Amino acid sequence: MSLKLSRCARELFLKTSSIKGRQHGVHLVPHRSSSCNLKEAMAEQIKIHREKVIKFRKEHGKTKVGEATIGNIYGGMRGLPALLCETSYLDPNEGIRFRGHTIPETLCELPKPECDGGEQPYPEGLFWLLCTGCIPTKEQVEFVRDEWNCRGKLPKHIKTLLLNFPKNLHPMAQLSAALSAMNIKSQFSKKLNTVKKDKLWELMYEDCMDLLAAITSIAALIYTHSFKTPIDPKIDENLCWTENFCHNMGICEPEIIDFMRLYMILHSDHEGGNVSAHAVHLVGSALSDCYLSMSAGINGLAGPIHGLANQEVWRFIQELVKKHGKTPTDDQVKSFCQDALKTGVIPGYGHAVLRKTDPRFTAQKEFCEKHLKDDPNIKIVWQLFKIVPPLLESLGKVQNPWPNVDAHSGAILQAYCITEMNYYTVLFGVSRALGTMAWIIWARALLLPIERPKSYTTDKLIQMVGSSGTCKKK
Ligand SMILES: CC(=O)SCCNC(=O)CCNC(=O)[C@H](O)C(C)(C)COP(=O)(O)OP(=O)(O)OC[C@H]1O[C@@H](n2cnc3c(N)ncnc32)[C@H](O)[C@@H]1OP(=O)(O)O
Ligand SMILES: O=C([O-])CC(=O)C(=O)O
Repeated sequence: MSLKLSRCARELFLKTSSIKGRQHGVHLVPHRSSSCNLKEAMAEQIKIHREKVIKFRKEHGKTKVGEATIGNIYGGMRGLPALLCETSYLDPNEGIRFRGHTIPETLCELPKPECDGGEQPYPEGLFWLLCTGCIPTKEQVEFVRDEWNCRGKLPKHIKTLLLNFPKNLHPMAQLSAALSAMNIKSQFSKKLNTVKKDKLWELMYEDCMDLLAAITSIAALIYTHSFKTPIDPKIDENLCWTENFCHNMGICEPEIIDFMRLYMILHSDHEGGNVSAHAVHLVGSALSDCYLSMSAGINGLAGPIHGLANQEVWRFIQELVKKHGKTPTDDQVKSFCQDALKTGVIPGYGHAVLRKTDPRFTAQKEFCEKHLKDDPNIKIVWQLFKIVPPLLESLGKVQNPWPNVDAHSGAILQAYCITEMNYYTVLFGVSRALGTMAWIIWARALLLPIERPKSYTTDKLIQMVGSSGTCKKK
């Protein structure tokens, strides 16, 4: 969805926010805090940004940025400019920018491990960027790591809950339930009516930091309980968030941990309108705490045409290999895809907003070109990349025939011996918590109200449009 500001709105926007123009969209140059404490750095940003928003809304509260059509209403609000999200912006051709930074820029600019040969940046640094708009220093990344390490102990009842689930309960259902049950910890819901509205974000910040600290241990326990022998999650304060997560899953190889850092960054945020982010934001707007809101987001992410598509992609590749072997010919791949199209979609292809190859797909491909280029499943992913787009284009109805983020990840996880495909979307969910938690803190900081768009019945719309085809005012 591309938000077109009217000329004067854009000029004002440019004047009120010190802006550096970029090829697509705009890139704010934020105030850079010297504090290593994330909450203090956010408090500085929030003060500045609140003033900007108040001024902007006062001067342009009635400026139009688009119009709702009957097509928007029936079409899943596709293209309707209706939401605010400060943490990231999605350009249909360029892909996501995290606080103005493209994927390649983000991967290049964020602090990386200095030892163990790690090439991928710390997700802790991405969280700092999403929360503050600034690339963090090494010390600021360490602050986030230390905070998460000291907050990460799982409550006993969460372990009991997870260990009592049937092993075949889908891991996404387990994650959603465990997050909801974490709400016993929420300071936000306990103290909601005791603090001034403009301080609510501080309670939300504390809860979100606790959630992010615990979600990796929850996800690791889901993995070991469902598929291995349960490991009681432990936090080693000398390790980073991703290392602790992987170790608790029983994974210690540095190359896999490095890929996990990349995975956690790539899946974190995709502006505000995708199902999972929007669900978190919507539920949060009713002043539900972050645990209940994140649980709602996880339920949305578990849908097969949203986050679960990565599981579906792996199922698709497995069926292809079962039918045509490990090295299918291009003709075999094509006819397999044509058959699949008779009854469903090709998972991992298409997008509601993107119109080019997803840069998150490209980042994973580049990682594989370096580390996994001879893996037979990775080769099939690349073969599909060659064959599927023209096939989808030939249908004449698919808006975007190119691969999305989900087209690649399953084959990489398989190569790294994480073979349980039902688990894949849990990894996505852990990553998505980074973006949605950053935004839910900001949503409370900006005092955003309860979300409540207007709905209509078809008869009411017919009456409003009238015989002339133009909307009559009631
Ligand atoms: C993290 C993420 O959520 S990324 C997306 C992950 N999902 C997938 O990979 C599942 C496969 N892709 C899809 O189902 C779709 O492309 C979506 C859900 C992602 C986007 O949906 P839309 O915005 O409605 O796509 P679009 O406007 O292009 O759809 C037009 C038509 O093309 C079809 N189409 C779109 N993508 C595909 C595909 N990959 N394979 C076959 N047909 C497709 C749609 O089903 C629709 O058909 P219809 O008119 O007969 O109902
Ligand atoms: O933006 C979307 O609608 C889906 C998506 O790619 C994501 O949420 O990562």
